[in-house]
Amino acid sequence: MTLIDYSLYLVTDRKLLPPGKDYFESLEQSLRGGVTIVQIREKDTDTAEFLDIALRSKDLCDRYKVPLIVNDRLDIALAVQADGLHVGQRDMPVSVARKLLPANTIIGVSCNNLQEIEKAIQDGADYVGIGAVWATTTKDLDKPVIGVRGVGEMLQRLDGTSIKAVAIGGIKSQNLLRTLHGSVSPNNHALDGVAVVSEIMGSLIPEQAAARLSELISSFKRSGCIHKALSVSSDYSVTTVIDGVVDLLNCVRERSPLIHQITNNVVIAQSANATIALGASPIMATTVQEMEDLAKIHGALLVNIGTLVPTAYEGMMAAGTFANARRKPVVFDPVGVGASEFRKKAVGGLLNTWQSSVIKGNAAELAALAGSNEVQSKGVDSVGSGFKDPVSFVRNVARKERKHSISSSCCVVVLSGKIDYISDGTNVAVLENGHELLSKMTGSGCISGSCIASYCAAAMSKAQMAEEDQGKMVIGDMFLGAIGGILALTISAELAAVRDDVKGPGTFFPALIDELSLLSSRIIRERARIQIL
Ligand SMILES: Cc1ncc(COP(=O)(O)OP(=O)(O)O)c(N)n1
Ligand SMILES: Cc1nc(C(=O)O)sc1CCOP(=O)(O)O
Repeated sequence: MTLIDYSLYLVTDRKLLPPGKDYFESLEQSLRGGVTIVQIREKDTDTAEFLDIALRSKDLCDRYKVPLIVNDRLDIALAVQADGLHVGQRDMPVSVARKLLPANTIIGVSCNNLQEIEKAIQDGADYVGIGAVWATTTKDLDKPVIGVRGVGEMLQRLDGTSIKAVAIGGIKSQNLLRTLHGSVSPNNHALDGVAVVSEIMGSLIPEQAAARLSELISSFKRSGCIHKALSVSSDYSVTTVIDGVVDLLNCVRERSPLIHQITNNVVIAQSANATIALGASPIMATTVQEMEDLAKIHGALLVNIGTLVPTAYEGMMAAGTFANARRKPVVFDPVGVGASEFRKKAVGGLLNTWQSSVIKGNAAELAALAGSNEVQSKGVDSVGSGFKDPVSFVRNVARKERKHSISSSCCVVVLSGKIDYISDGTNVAVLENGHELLSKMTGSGCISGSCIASYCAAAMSKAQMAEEDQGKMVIGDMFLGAIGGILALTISAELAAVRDDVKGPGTFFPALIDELSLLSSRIIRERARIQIL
């Protein structure tokens, strides 16, 4: 049997053609743009017309050596000698279709949950169409949107089988990389392709639309992300890390990246002031309508759910999605995630929608995220003495998060506390700077998110895009960015705390802002207390 390339799977829908656009012209242009497999999907067409369209489409696809699949209608598939048939859960069962179709006919089936995947395996499907991965307006969905983490669970069930998998539903060039990176099983089982309807069929220039998608898929494959899932550099030493952080300090000052922050009401002004003091530039915008424009110009996004309300949630969803589409760092602070079911659900939704570059939390927050009972929360704070083995814990959470993404640059996890632990899943940095007064003011943790975002923006801006980086979600060293942000805050806190004008928490904050603005390479080199494990 010839090998089928499922990379860019066009599913047709003539209703979506722009006014005046001819269907066959659109199909040919899509084929020229790089579509690798085509499904003819005619929901309301008479048999005679469907047959005619399928015959002519088959001719066209044959000329481009691209396989043609027929949606739902086995009779049409037989009549045009299609390469395959796609069936839904309420159509003819795969096992029956298999008996009726010639040997070697490809049979695909739609799946929305693990039971349907199980059945597809039993029935001997060649591929599954997993959807809807995102919301879509192309079809009325009668089953839940799955999200990339849901797709990952289904791919896990396909481990060890030869069944191929494509995701479908709401896939656009904007979320394509996120879809490919995020849809991965813990064993690194990735999608074989993506199925797209409106992005190509609705385009006036389908050749360009298909080529854009095809290029992103190729760059994802070229970047070798699939094979590098857990391999991160372990060439860090204390010296290289400090040199790197000093470089980032200077870069923040020189380039003053715009840091878009959707943060909580308690700390908006403090976070903005800290960002300015570091040398970056804050924008504290929350309205969904401006998220796309901001993602074009910001250097990094910070999302902090401290005082979450539904309108802000909408903004967070959109901001992260657009930041991912622009490959900007996303720093996520799941404040108080263990405190309520509402927060847990919200965090699940956000993480299923976009990819964080850095997740920062205190012990209770990360315990809740990792499903551990070792540390309990009291509102937004942790109770007790923390983890017995924080180094292993943070490394494991980073590994677990990385398993939700194929990207070799995601995801760094910061466990904040008296001692801060930062891991990329391989390396762990242990940082012992800081001062007790930080815990006597509100929002020092939230401010550290602003510092991390500023340094991650610098890390991204310094990175040179190499050929193999083009398929990554974000480029630049996010591990260094996270370390740099934490060191900037904690070292400045040490200096602020011992100033003569500081009498307690009230006078500490203004002094902290001063020290953030005065921080120098020399101070970092002299004061950083860091181990790399
Ligand atoms: C590749 C792929 N995946 C899923 C579907 C959806 O098929 P189905 O469930 O039969 O729904 P309709 O397409 O018939 O509306 C698909 N067509 N292709
Ligand atoms: C045909 C189809 N099937 C889906 C499923 O979930 O099974 S979603 C879908 C439509 C996908 O269209 P677009 O790429 O325009 O979002």
